[in-house]
Amino acid sequence: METFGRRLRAAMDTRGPLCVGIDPHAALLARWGLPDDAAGLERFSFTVVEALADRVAVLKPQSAFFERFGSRGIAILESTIRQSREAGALVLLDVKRGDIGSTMAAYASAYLDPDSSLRADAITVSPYLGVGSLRPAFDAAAAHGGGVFVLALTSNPEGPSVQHAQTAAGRTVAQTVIDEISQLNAGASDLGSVGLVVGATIGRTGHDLSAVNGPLLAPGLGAQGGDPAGLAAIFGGSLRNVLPSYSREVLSAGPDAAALRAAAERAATACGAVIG
Ligand SMILES: O=C(O)c1cc(=O)[nH]c(=O)n1[C@@H]1O[C@H](COP(=O)(O)O)[C@@H](O)[C@H]1O
Repeated sequence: METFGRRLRAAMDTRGPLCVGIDPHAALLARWGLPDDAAGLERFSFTVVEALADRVAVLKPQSAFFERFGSRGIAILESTIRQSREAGALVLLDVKRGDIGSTMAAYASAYLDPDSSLRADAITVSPYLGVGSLRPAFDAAAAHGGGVFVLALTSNPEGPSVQHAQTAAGRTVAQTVIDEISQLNAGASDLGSVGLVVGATIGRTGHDLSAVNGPLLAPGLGAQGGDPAGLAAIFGGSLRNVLPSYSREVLSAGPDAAALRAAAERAATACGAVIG
């Protein structure tokens, strides 16, 4: 079975390294002339999938915007994931889960088990209960060719108060997460299947990403003020493993499919100039 890391590398090589988030904000539904209900959510999500799933490497539905509409929203999330994968995009489901190991196993089964209706290619997780508590997700990912992206240095301004704090060992919390994930990916050929989330807004922080050997999701571009020109300072020699991620910046070009594609193309070109 092909690992997620290898599938992602192949997708980034053939389609270019770009992730587009599917974040159906109420404000975007209004901007697209859609009602703020399940029908609007469905139209929005399917339009994005139809416009982009056959060309971008990764689509990243943000679960919160689907959960907002209860069971109907979850059913639309299931179809969004399925249609995206059928059209050839890898799906990174942004759910930011993290719990004690026994509960984490249930989350892992919900999102990474091939028999689950919510099965995605990869999920986002939070290491706040300790990286070790995420083990069931790493194991499920390995068993099913899936991936896991662990929050390390997030794009929001509140992140550094926790992530830059020093541990008793004299490293920052974020560096501890980075180092533990690096160990998990050690020996993986080309790209490991456990990624990190490192915001495109954080600037130069002095964290060492050189040993990660896994994908580096960079959200925060566009709407949050992150600029592709800033990626080199953040990622240094690891730029080849960076997956830049845009949501509102691209989505606000809709609902016209050609306009969505053009916005994604502009984002890819701007990032490509830095990532190469
Ligand atoms: O895991 C994420 O994707 C994520 C991590 C992070 O540090 N910052 C961040 O903004 N995100 C997500 O990325 C998306 C950013 O959306 P835009 O700001 O509209 O591009 C949202 O769905 C966030 O939840």
